Formats: sequence, structure tokens, C-alpha cells
Amino acid sequence: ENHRNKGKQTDSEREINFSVIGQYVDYLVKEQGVKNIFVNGTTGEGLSLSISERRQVAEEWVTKGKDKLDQVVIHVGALSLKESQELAQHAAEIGADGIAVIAPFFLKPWTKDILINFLKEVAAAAPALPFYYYHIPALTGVKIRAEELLDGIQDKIPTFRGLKFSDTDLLDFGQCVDQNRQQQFAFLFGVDEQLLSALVMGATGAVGSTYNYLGKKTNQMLEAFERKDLSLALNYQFCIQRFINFVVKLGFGVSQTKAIMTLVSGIPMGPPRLPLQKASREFTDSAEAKLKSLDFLSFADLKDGSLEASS
Ligand SMILES: CC(=O)N[C@H](C=O)[C@@H](O)[C@H](O)[C@H](O)CO
Ligand SMILES: CC(=O)C(=O)O
Repeated sequence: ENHRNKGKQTDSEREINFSVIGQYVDYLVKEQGVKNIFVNGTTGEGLSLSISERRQVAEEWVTKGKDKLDQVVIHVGALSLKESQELAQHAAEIGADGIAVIAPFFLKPWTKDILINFLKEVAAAAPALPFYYYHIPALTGVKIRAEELLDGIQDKIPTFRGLKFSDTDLLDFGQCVDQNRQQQFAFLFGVDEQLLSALVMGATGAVGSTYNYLGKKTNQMLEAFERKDLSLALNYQFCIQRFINFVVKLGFGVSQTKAIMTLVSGIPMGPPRLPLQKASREFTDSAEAKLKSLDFLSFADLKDGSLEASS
């Protein structure tokens, strides 16, 4: 396959630019204080990549993150159980720190037991790796409550270590925490604009798209929460909400996230892949103005060529 730049515009626009991943590791660690990476998920368009591409992306992150990142968790969910197992086994082979799986979303599991059976088969393909369930009902359409799924899950999936919870149902999330106090599960929250509420409920961490560029601000919120300075933590959360609320009104999704990542880091993320469409110039300009007005972005932060790359 032809992944590297061959000078043809169409190739570089359509293919993954593996060469920037190493740079991006350094950027996240140094500029955002982000040392745990979730690869091939929603933001990484994992489900729009071929299996071969997913393997290569995973390998690049693990290789470039060595001695720099704390944990690299690979999302290996797929519609095909066999492909998911292949990716799980591959994640183990390359030395990833964990795997995560979403519910299959075309032919869907309708009950908790069926979903567990699917997840169990994937987990068994990487028996030495921590396993995380990625709960994102708005995108998968699988609305089985996480609290139900977690009930007795370790008897079925011995490698189960936690949950990435990307939903706004804080009753469900709170009950996941409340009913599993005996376990040492990771409760990773995935709705960035509501993270503070989830921390109150017992979230042990967060995985989200905005940490690519608001990682530093979010870490300040986490530190304030840790120090029990709730009013300062709320200040940070409101600041983050002001930005997310602004972009949500403009239409905010993975494409727009990529444009902002390019803008803030100066590292070209490239356009998304079909069926997504590149964010408009108007979006990027408005987002940039908002970031500046909220003091999330100083002129000094803007790297040369960042506007070029996202235009
Ligand atoms: C649907 C989606 O992409 N969710 C992300 C993570 O799971 C979040 O990080 C959101 O992008 C973020 O909370 C903004 O709404
Ligand atoms: C944002 C996130 O959690 C994902 O890309 O899956």
C-alpha cells in the first residue's frame, strides 16, 4: 500500500501521514501535559480506516510513545469479530497497554448478555491486556446501560479493567462507580464539557477529543478538583464549556476537531476521510477567534503555517 508521500496531492490528502505522529507525541506531552493516548477511536476515525491502517497507526503510536507516554490504549472495536480479534492480538504483540472495544453497531447486540459475549471473545484474543468497554450509545445506537453491563462482568471477562463512558447519563455513570467500589476499575469519562460533574461522581480519568488542545486547561481543572478547590475547578469547567458551546452551535464534530488540532498544535492533521468532510475556513476562523478571546490561545502559541495547513 501507498501510505507515504509520493508528492501527489490526492495521495497525501487521502492517506495517513504517519510521519507526524512522533512530533505529535512530543507536542501532547510537552504542551498539553497529556501522557495517555487512546488510539483509533472516534477522533482518530478508527472505524473509517482499513485493518492494515489501524495496525500501522497503533504501531506508530506505541513505538513513538515509548519512554514518553504512560499508556497507549488501542481501540480495536469492529463490526467483524474476527477483525476485532486480529487487532486485539496485534495490540498485544506490539506492546500496547490496553485495548478498548465499542459495541458492534450495524447488526447490533440487543441484550447485555449478547454484548458481553461479543466483548469476551475480543478480550480473549489478548488475554494479557487490560480490557476497556467504550460506551458511546449516541454513535453506536447500542443503548444497553453501562451499569447493567458492568454487573458481574469480571466473571465473564477476567481482563476487564474499566470503562470509557461517552454519554451524558450521569445516573448510569454514577451507578457504575457506586456498584463497583470493591473493584479497582478505571472510570474514564468522555463528555469533556461535563467532566467536573463526572469527577464528583467518581470518575478516575477522562478520554476526550478536546484534550488534544485543551489538555493543559483540563489538567488545571483536575488539579483544582484534587485540591478540593471546587470554585476554581468550576471556573475552568465553565471556560471550557464556553468554547465547546460556541463550536457546538457552529456544528462540531470530528472534522472540526481536526481543524482545531491543526490550528493549535501547528501539526497538520490533514482532512478527515469520507463520509466526513473537511471543516470550513469560516469555522476555523471563528474557532480561532474564540480560543483567543478565552485566552486558550496566544499569538505565541500559533505555530508558523498552522493556518496554511488547515485552510
Ligand atoms: C462524540 C465524541 O466525539 N465524543 C468525544 C469523546 O468521546 C468527546 O470528547 C466530545 O468530542 C467532546 O466532549 C465535545 O462534545
Ligand atoms: C475522543 C475520544 O475519546 C475518541 O476519539 O474516541
